[in-house]
Amino acid sequence: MCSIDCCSNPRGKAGEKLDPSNASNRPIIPTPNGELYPYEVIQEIADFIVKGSNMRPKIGIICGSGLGSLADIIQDAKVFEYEKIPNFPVSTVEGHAGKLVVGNLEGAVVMAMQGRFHFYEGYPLAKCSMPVRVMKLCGVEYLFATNAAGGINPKYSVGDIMLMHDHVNMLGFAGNSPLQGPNDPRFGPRFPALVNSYNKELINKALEIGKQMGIEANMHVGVYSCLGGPTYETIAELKALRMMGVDAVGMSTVHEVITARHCDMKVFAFSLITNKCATEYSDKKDDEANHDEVMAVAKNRQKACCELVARLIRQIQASS
Ligand SMILES: O=P(O)(O)O[C@H]1O[C@H](CO)[C@@H](O)[C@H]1O
Ligand code: HPA
Repeated sequence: MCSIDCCSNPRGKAGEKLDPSNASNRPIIPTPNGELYPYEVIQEIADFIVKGSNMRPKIGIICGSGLGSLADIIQDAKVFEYEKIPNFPVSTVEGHAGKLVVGNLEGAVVMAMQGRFHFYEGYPLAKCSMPVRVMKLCGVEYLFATNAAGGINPKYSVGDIMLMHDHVNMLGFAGNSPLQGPNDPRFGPRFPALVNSYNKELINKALEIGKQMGIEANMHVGVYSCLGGPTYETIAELKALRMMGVDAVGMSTVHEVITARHCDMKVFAFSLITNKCATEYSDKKDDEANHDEVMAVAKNRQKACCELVARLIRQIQASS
């Protein structure tokens, strides 16, 4: 996608004069995030999904690692494999099937991503969160983003659910944003505010549902932080995150939420705590996070996560 004309540093040995008319002499400069997926391309993808499913979804769900079963409870489903959707990236991570499922859940038309895109897969943030814009142009008003995360808050246990009420955007601290580059006002403003990103009404409803399900002791409201991955964090990093007020850490979600808020979607997000993060030095192998454990815990807790999502959608439907 990078235009050949955007290259400014000729390759070659220092001082060597290269013929700039030869394309291979020009380096590749990445296209800015904001230019990767123009509005028209997103519209084409959205049209493909709406026409292909003959449905207009109201709620978008992003399934976290090992939480793909959130899409399995959708009825009358039309399933699109990512490879078959024009201009869509492919999933490369275990536990992310790479399917888009459109159908009915608790009386609402929903579209669920069984597989999200992560920065560490080599995708720029705008590409990771591009499907959120597709959801918007399909008609989605609510984004439900879920993830598997490491618990940093010492009160959290493996299997707990943390409803996100805020985030610390570590990739943003490093100057990276899905909104970087030219802004298209058809999606949203140049400088979106993020103070009320996580819908309070939905958090309160979810807490109430947690009580009804009898899992209130395993439910928290907290702060998530996204790092670039794919490494899990060092003890020093985890200590620093805790000092910043972070309760759970992962490698996703924040850029999706930023993109959703930019285009004024209502956001509900939660982390399933799949491992406890060590914040003290020790020789215990148990302290090391690993993806197999993440997936196993997610599988064990998928029933509760599905029930929470289904009941919340039922309430949204009842009050609309
Ligand atoms: O955030 P999700 O996609 O749930 O996955 C989490 O689990 C993986 C690490 O085990 C990372 O991709 C991390 O972000
Ligand atoms: O401990 C973790 N760190 C980062 N990402 C994660 N995803 C699941 N667990 C973790």
